[in-house]
Amino acid sequence: MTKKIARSAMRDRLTSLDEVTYNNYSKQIEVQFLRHIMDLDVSTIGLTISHFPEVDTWSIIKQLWSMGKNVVVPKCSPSDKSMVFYQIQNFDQLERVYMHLLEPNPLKSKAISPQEIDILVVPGIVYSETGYRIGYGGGYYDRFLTNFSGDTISLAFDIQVVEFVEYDVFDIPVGKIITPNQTFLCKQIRQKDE
Ligand SMILES: Nc1nc2c(c(=O)[nH]1)N(C=O)[C@@H](CNc1ccc(C(=O)N[C@@H](CCC(=O)O)C(=O)O)cc1)CN2
Ligand SMILES: Nc1ncnc2c1ncn2[C@@H]1O[C@H](COP(=O)(O)OP(=O)(O)OP(=O)(O)O)[C@@H](O)[C@H]1O
Repeated sequence: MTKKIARSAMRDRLTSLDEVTYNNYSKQIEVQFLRHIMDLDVSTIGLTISHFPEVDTWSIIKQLWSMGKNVVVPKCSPSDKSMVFYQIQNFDQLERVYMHLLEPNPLKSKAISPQEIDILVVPGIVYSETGYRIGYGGGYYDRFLTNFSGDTISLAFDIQVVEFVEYDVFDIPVGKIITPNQTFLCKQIRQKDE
């Protein structure tokens, strides 16, 4: 199955999640993720602003603020497919730029460098247990990850983690995946597979 087909098939499955299930699963992921953040003692966390049916990050971000963490979110540059992360302290610093995506308004927020991000939550639609990922198709994260040396983690519903994901030479797998039911230590799974 090509990336495109896998992406659109999973999107269909996800959009059919009912609201109660979506909210319950998102909450379970949030609890696991925040526990993980507390264990790691990190200060700056990169996330995206979710849009249904992506795992809800709005509530996670509010919790991170209340824990005193720095929250940074990406602004995309479609011309060269690059991203710059900006620190936000509230949701009023966001603006709708294209499609349904919300981005930080650079006039209202401060840009930070990739080196300042301790842990990056990488969005995606389909994942393998080894951490390979099919995203929106922009290649934004694939490019960003080539210059990123911090920890990476993805938040996903269980159905998003599948047996096999087609990947290319430029794909960089994530370190961990948290689902409502389990945490995949992708790095270790990859080493075991080798
Ligand atoms: N919630 C959320 N935010 C996110 C992502 C995500 O997966 N989820 N991204 C994850 O990467 C980045 C945005 N990724 C994107 C990937 C593809 C296109 C896209 O298909 N664009 C159209 C037209 C864009 C334009 O108007 O120029 C295209 O390329 O045809 C847009 C954004 C950053 N923000
Ligand atoms: N490191 C890179 N340098 C240059 N081009 C890249 C790089 N990574 C990916 N691309 C290009 O970006 C496009 C999208 O890649 P792909 O389909 O893997 O996106 P994706 O993983 O779904 O998106 P994202 O990384 O934004 O979540 C492809 O055409 C690919 O050639």
